[in-house]
Amino acid sequence: MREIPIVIVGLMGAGKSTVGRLVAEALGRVVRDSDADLEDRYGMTAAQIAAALGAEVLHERESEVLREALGRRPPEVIGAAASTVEDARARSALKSAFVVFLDGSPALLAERMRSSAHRPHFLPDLERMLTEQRERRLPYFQEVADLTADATRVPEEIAEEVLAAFRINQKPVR
Ligand SMILES: Nc1ncnc2c1ncn2[C@@H]1O[C@H](COP(=O)(O)OP(=O)(O)OP(=O)(O)O)[C@@H](O)[C@H]1O
Ligand SMILES: O=C(O)C1=C[C@@H](O)[C@@H](O)[C@H](O)C1
Ligand SMILES: [Mg+2]
Repeated sequence: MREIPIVIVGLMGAGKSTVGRLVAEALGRVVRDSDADLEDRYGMTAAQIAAALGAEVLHERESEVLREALGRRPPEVIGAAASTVEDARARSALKSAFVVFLDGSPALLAERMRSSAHRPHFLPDLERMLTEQRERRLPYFQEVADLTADATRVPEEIAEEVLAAFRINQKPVR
């Protein structure tokens, strides 16, 4: 199996952290998650960074922790922040990883987001916000993804699909 990082991308609520944890456990790899990295490095949560310094600074930091994580060896399983596909440097760095795009309907993701309230700034209409984000980011997700997985299934099934696709992955290392 190719020794490259696995990165889970997708909108907020897609299940990146949940699936990333399962995939990492199955492979005996370190699981890395953007939110934990931000807190370790800056001593502030994503919500605190957004409130104190603004969304632009938060997104810059989210891209930076992803790009650093991609360089770590042994390779890890990384849950990227949802914003990172909008950053050209992050998309370029993702060429060196096996990238899974977890995709689901905005209605479902909004429902999941309501159950995990750790996010900094939302429009009051979550579903509309996610619909706009999905429209804007879909070309980026498609550009970076080696696998697009249906986020509506149970996490264990998604993790199995990721592992099977990764095992046969022939992506050239760039
Ligand atoms: N496949 C799934 N089926 C049902 N519930 C799920 C699934 N994946 C995740 N969840 C639940 O949805 C919520 C969001 O999941 P998770 O935190 O993994 O998403 P995320 O993509 O990491 O979100 P964020 O971008 O906000 O970090 C959690 O409550 C989680 O338990
Ligand atoms: O636009 C987004 O998808 C995001 C915005 C910020 O809240 C970030 O903290 C979050 O990771 C993703
Ligand atoms: Mg997460």
